[in-house]
Amino acid sequence: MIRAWSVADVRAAEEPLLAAGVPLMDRAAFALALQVLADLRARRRSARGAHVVVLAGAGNNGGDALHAGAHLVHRGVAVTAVLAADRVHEGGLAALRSAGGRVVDAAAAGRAPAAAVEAARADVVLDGLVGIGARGPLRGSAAALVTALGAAGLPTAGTDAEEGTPATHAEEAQGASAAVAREGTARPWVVAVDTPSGIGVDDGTLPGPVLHADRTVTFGAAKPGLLLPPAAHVVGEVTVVDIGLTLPGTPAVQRLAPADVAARWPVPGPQDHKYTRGVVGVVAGTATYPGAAVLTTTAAVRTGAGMVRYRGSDVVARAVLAARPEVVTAPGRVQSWVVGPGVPPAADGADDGQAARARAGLAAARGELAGLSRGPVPAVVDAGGLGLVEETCPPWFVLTPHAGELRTVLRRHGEDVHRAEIEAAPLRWARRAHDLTGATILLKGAVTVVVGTGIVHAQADAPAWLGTAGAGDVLAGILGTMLAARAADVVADPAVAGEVAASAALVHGLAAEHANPGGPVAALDVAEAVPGTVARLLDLWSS
Ligand SMILES: NC(=O)C1=CN([C@@H]2O[C@H](COP(=O)(O)OP(=O)(O)OC[C@H]3O[C@@H](n4cnc5c(N)ncnc54)[C@H](OP(=O)(O)O)[C@@H]3O)[C@@H](O)[C@H]2O)[C@@H](O)CC1
Ligand SMILES: Nc1ncnc2c1ncn2[C@@H]1O[C@H](COP(=O)(O)OP(=O)(O)O)[C@@H](O)[C@H]1O
Ligand SMILES: [K+]
Repeated sequence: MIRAWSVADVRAAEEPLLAAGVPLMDRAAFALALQVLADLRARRRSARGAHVVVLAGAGNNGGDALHAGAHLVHRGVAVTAVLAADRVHEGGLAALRSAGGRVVDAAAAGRAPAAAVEAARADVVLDGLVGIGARGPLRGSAAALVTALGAAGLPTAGTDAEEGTPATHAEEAQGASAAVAREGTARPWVVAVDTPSGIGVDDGTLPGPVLHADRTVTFGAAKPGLLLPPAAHVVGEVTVVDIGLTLPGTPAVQRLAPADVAARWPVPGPQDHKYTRGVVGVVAGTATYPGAAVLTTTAAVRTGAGMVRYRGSDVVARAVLAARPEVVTAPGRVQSWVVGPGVPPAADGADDGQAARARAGLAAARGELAGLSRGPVPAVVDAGGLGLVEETCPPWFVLTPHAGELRTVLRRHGEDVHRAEIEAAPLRWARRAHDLTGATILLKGAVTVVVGTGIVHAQADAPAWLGTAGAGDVLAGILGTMLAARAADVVADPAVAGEVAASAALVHGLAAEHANPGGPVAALDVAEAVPGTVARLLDLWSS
């Protein structure tokens, strides 16, 4: 599991140590230098003779980078510090100078392109422009430098949110681009110091230009922005360095690892039978779109449900039974409901009466239909089901929208937001939807964000090949089975719903990878890969 703490928590943990004179920066810089040496050795056999460019901003983040640069000089690395501020960390600069490092001033207007061209030819670029002290989009010389580095061929992300960025920056950038294109050299390995400079450290946003890292060496603990989208896409491999901080018990964001999911998997024992293992009720698909029902029920069966009851229309039930003869269509007890995959919005008349059945399933999950349930049980609400839920939901209802569907949910509650705004700040909008609806929100994407009453989760387990029609129906089935197996826990402690939802996203993502490593997958292939994925998880846990 990777756990990430907020800037405020990290600062609070640093405070007493700094007051006691603990040399946190020395610890951070030394570990950073060791990691860069290891990366250099991995990339070019020897670190000796390599060229590292340190981008140094005004704060302690630049101090870390400069001190690390000094250590690298002592190991035979040629280090150039590019200063992006009039004043930088004095101790760090002095250490680098006395070690024999070169210093280039890029703070003045017009200096960024030449510095960027030099950086683009280095073996490693250390990004120490700004860390947890970042406020808003990167600005001034730091922004100019990142923009010029982008033009010089290094990957960058985010928009230049600064209104009226001087035209000279663009012209300078073009100059840098041409210079590097002539060289045709491989681009440097980019190591971000603590965070890629200029990300929203607590919320994972990309408010302005950011240099895309291949590795982020982060100090004391991971920060939320390293796990949350869209910033999570520019951090590369995250290496957490222990500098001796004592952090609060509860992190701000966490990412489950396979072992975490395996440890809590409900492996059946000798006393178990199909009803103790969990019955999943499904209302999905229509005569026009029966596929969603097949995918959802298949995934639920393949994840190890005790039983799957299909409670939709007869015509869809025939398609479901043809694909999965294990499915039962008779009414009876259910420990979790999956409502909505492939069901059109309520306003659409061509739903074969599925909307009414979906509402019945939701009422049963609330514990309101004595014939269908013996009390409240968890529910997965997907696609068309999102328009059928009541305005407020219990937290054991897990809503599983993608960004476009979340927009519809938010608009129903009076939030006039566009899909692009949700994609730019997924945590913010998933949290808003949770606050407005009361439900646990699983916001799908390349990084899936789960916000409920407990810790926020951000799972990044899936290959991009998973972005294919029907993949969401499969996730709904997997999650339905996982909720049914822990139904009593989920209702008793709603925070468990978020953890189970994140676990389902992990299983879904790994199943997509296992279905065809490195290549395309179809939704049904993903569902079929789930049993093998679960077996691998359990094997990993027991070994
Ligand atoms: N405390 C310690 O001993 C330890 C700290 N550690 C390290 O220190 C880092 C935190 O250091 P920090 O607090 O100095 O903040 P930092 O990230 O360098 O940024 C502040 C500077 O950036 C500037 N700036 C702000 N926003 C900006 C923007 N958008 N665009 C451009 N510039 C911007 C801001 O300028 P100002 O706004 O004040 O004008 C100010 O000069 C942390 O990430 C870790 O690496 C570790 O070594 C462990 C021990
Ligand atoms: N680029 C991507 N990388 C990894 N996973 C992705 C990517 N794009 C989409 N996904 C995943 O694929 C699934 C798509 O679900 P959804 O959009 O509901 O599709 P459908 O409605 O067709 O079933 C989600 O689980 C989502 O997290
Ligand atoms: K940084």
